[in-house]
Amino acid sequence: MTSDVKTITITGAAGQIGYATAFRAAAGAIYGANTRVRLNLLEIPEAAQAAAGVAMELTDSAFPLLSEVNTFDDPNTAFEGASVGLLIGARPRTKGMERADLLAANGQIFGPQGAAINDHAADDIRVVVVGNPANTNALIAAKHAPDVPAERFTALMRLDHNRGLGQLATKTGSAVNDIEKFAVWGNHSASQFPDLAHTLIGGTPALELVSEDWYRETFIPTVANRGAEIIQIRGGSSVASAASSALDHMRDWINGTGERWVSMGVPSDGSYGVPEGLICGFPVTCTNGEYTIVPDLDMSPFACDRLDVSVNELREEREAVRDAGLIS
Ligand SMILES: NC(=O)C1=CN([C@@H]2O[C@H](COP(=O)(O)OP(=O)(O)OC[C@H]3O[C@@H](n4cnc5c(N)ncnc54)[C@H](O)[C@@H]3O)[C@@H](O)[C@H]2O)C=CC1
Ligand SMILES: O=C([O-])CC(=O)C(=O)O
Repeated sequence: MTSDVKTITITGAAGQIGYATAFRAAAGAIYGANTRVRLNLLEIPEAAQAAAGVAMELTDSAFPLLSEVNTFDDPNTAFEGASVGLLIGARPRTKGMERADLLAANGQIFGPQGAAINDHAADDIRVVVVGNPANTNALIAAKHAPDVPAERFTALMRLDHNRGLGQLATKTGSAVNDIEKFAVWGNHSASQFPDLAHTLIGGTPALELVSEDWYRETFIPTVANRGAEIIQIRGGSSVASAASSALDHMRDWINGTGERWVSMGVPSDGSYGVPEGLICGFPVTCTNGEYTIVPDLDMSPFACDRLDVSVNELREEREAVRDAGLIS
């Protein structure tokens, strides 16, 4: 057991994904079995009482690794000393709301949270944004944290990645662990590009095991629209799978992936022609607490076209939040 206690701040902690995330984070899903954690739960004042109830349940679970749990309705205190920020709380889209309205409403949340992270978080802060539109919310938060390296702000693409693994394993009758080099590029939206061009299953190229037609006409739209499909079938948006993926994202970033690829929404360094700074899904590997975009992949004209569509959407989102004065 290390003597260090790591602080994990969860926003929207009384919401559905926050609730599902908190208990696994308390059980060691991010740092592992040798690190004690402090959970800081941030909610809006209207949900403060519900957050207090979540904190009571966490205490009642007697997690050996949980050193303390605190609730807050002010981001400045919630992010004090935080090494991990799970930014889940967001304004959901309501009837009649345009995408631009959603971006503007969420800018009011992620700007102040970015500023609070800038002023109060620990030097090793790492942030994953789950609240939608996740990529652009992460960009807004990063822009309000000029003293934190921009690469510490990331967006959740791991749910899309895990959805792709699940579909491919089911289709080919293989184990998820036998699948390597799968990636989801672009935005966490229906424009995303789940890419099988480099994927191996038990060492065999995936595209020798499934048809090009299934890949293009079934796999890509199924993965890209899975969120909407879950809403339709389950009667509510993905919760436990989103929580599980957010924890996967942070665990792998901190503890490393070896040679295994995972998908993360990270600020582009210009790789693959994605404009610098846009927070875009890429295949990455993680070592020593840092991720690296997988370099030098061959991109077919089909892959370039798919990536362009999603990157253009990210660009438009960035313009929309610029026009709304949320970033400069
Ligand atoms: N990136 C991804 O893969 C996925 C993202 N999502 C997104 O995750 C977000 C959360 O989803 P759910 O937990 O199901 O929603 P929810 O509505 O159950 O919970 C959201 C919680 O956030 C809180 N909240 C709102 N503003 C806040 C603020 N400024 N500070 C702290 N807390 C705040 C609300 O009070 C609420 O308790 C949504 O934006 C959803 O669209 C959902 C699934 C997958
Ligand atoms: O689509 C939604 O509203 C929730 C989401 O991001 C997902 O499930 O991928």
